[in-house]
Amino acid sequence: MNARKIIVEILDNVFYNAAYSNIELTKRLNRDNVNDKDKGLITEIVYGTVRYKDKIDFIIKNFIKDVKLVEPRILNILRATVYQIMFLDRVPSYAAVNEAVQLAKEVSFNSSKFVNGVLRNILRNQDKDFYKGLEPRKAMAVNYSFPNWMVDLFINQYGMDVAKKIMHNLNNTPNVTVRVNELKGDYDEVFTSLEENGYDIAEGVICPEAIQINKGSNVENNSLFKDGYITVQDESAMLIAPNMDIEEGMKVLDLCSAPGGKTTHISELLNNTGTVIACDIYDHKINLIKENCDRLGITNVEYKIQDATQENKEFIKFADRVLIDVPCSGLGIIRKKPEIKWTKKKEDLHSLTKIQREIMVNSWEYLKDEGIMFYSTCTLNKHENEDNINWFISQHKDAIIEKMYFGKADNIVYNENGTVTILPTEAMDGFFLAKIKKVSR
Ligand SMILES: C[S@@+](CC[C@H](N)C(=O)[O-])C[C@H]1O[C@@H](n2cnc3c(N)ncnc32)[C@H](O)[C@@H]1O
Repeated sequence: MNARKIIVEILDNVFYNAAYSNIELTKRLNRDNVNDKDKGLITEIVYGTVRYKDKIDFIIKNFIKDVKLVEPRILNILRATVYQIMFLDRVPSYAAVNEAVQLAKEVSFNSSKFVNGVLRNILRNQDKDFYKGLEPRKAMAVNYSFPNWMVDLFINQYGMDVAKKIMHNLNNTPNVTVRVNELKGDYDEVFTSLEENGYDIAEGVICPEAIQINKGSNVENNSLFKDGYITVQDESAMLIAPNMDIEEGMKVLDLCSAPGGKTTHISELLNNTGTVIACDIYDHKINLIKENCDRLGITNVEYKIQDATQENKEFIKFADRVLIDVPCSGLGIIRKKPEIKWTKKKEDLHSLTKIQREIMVNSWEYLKDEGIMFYSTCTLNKHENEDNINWFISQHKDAIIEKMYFGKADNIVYNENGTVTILPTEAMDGFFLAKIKKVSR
């Protein structure tokens, strides 16, 4: 199928049917038998268009009386083409416009005339200053293409300079990083095998088990992945398991486990000893954890469908370690899931904080004395991070925050209360980590 048609169909699903761009891309690129060159182009245009939707719409609005009256499919044809005109050097603008007009013809002849008119007008005015006269925060929101409330949140919580850096880096194209499974292979051997398989790779920036894939085909189709030598995981997420002070034979509870990235890392560090109970609220997601464990040769995991906000009496004082990688607003992983910009609403934040606190309170009961609860999120919203931990510590006299140290790096923030925030970079997602020890008082 024509690459531009696939792009527009994916955008229709992401913008109008609440689909996730990464899942939709994987589904379509595998189903439609797309060649490697087109795979790259489709991925770039889909992510770019989702990432810059508001900026693109702002430009389009200069040339159309009322965007709301434009047929949804036609609007996405325009968005994907404006992305190519404004952001992509590798596609000649006239070729992108011609493709758009052909696609619009499938909707109607009038639509194709409309698309042709609008796009040629945009081409003639490419160098216009579209943001002239805009109030500075609004200009920033349009320019970085973030909703106003997220811009305000970043500025209020981090200050102007860091907020700009955060938004800039969240607009980066994400890299792929893999974690070597030491149960099956040695780091150097896996590194060499990936190179022999034609991948352009480098060592991770911070984690010793990480390998960055700079260039190469989808690593999940490679036998090293299929045979369980590697797991795709961001380096920020790789920091968690090694900092839980895991010792062989321990009992570990992972209360928000799916798809199992951190569960499997914990099992690898346990060397398949002890027990990890991997819980998640969704039945279908438990299967994802199982698939990953089977692929990686992990044998010490038990699975449980469970809502972590509800207390489970069976678990009281059961665990040496509890991991709560709680559901969160996901503002740190916008590089990988750009639609979060448009789907997440400010109103969602309050209810998330409530759920996170309920999960913390329950998991504390499941911990043995001297045990460690590890709290993590992939968001940068301080209410879900530092504020939650401060609240928890104020309520629990037997809880102390243990400091962590990952070396000195511009994007690693050691917070005053002992927690750590990882700011997003070209190589890492935004993340938050807190290590809390249960002491007898
Ligand atoms: C951030 S993801 C976890 C990622 C996982 N730890 C990993 O490393 O692959 C959060 C998970 O929490 C699950 N979840 C959401 N609400 C939950 C609840 N009330 N109880 C248990 N799990 C929940 C979601 O289904 C999701 O899989």
